[in-house]
Amino acid sequence: MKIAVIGAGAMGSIYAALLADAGHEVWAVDTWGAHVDAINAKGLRVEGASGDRTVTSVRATTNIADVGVCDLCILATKASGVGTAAQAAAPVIGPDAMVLTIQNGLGAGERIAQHMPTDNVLLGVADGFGASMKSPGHAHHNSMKLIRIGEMGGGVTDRLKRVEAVWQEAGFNAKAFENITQLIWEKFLCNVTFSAPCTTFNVKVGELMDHPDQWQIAIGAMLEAYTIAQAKGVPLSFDDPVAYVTAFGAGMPKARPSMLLDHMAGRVSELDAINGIVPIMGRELAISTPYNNTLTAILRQREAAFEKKTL
Ligand SMILES: NC(=O)C1=CN([C@@H]2O[C@H](COP(=O)(O)OP(=O)(O)OC[C@H]3O[C@@H](n4cnc5c(N)ncnc54)[C@H](OP(=O)(O)O)[C@@H]3O)[C@@H](O)[C@H]2O)C=CC1
Ligand SMILES: CC(C)(CO)C(=O)C(=O)O
Repeated sequence: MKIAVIGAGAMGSIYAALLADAGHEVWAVDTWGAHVDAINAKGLRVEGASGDRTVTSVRATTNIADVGVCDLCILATKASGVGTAAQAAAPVIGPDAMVLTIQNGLGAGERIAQHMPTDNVLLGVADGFGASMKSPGHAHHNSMKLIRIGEMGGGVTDRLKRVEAVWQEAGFNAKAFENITQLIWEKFLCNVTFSAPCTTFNVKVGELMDHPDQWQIAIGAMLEAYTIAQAKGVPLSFDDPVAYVTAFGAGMPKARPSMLLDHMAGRVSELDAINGIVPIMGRELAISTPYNNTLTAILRQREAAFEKKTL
């Protein structure tokens, strides 16, 4: 299969290396020139839970026009980059090609829909990777729990099973699900609980949970999102959302959410797709969201300062 990974950062590099190692023709497309040059010069090194491999068969480019038509196009940018990536990807998406987009937060499918038809789009959720870039051409990941994928419109189709098999054969614990929207929302509730609260207070997941005032704010933010999920009729696999996010957080006490890592590095985060989207949905449904309004306002102000520094 010919595969393009658009956004070959921390997660995209893992996808590209393992899929290429399984024998697929893989192109890594990224805006980071030094990373692309390093992959082409020395191969793509991925180290951590999947072992330590340097894959020399991945071809990398900053110019998507180099790639040609593909069978599978994986969008692995941050949430804010998905629309631009989908727009750029149009020339590589063959007539029977599938597009798989894997981001945290809500709205990836809608962002893609602004640029192309979505009848061949699959949505994914990545859980438990703890991935980061060590240097150009070199990614690391602490774990490798699960990749969940599903049709945007729901249902288990033959093409979804084919894509699931491609990931499984490459060594991922990948699973196709009938209702990916439910899983995206379940991960979203965890992200709302930990992302902005840990970033605001500059604490790890376990530290947030151990601090009664901070944890009460995190739970307050999550319950606003949960109320919205109920109003929208999103099915969830649990009745007790507090127990659900508590069990999730208890499994990763030492983790720093990627939003906090972005802020530590002076980078704009995925705030708009996580805590920042809660007030927007709340306004549409007349549900008040004071916790997320406050957390989002604080972090937006910090991000405006990062943006000024890079101008
Ligand atoms: N890291 C992790 O452990 C996990 C991440 N996720 C989710 O996966 C997604 C990706 O995260 P992650 O890999 O960490 O992010 P990274 O920032 O490491 O990687 C994204 C890459 O995409 C590049 N990019 C942005 N726009 C384009 C474009 N139009 N064309 C080509 N390349 C582009 C970025 O370049 P530049 O920096 O120049 O913009 C960057 O190199 C996020 O939604 C994240 O929340 C989910 C689970 C775990
Ligand atoms: C740890 C968690 C759940 C926090 O939102 C995460 O997925 C992230 O790092 O963004």
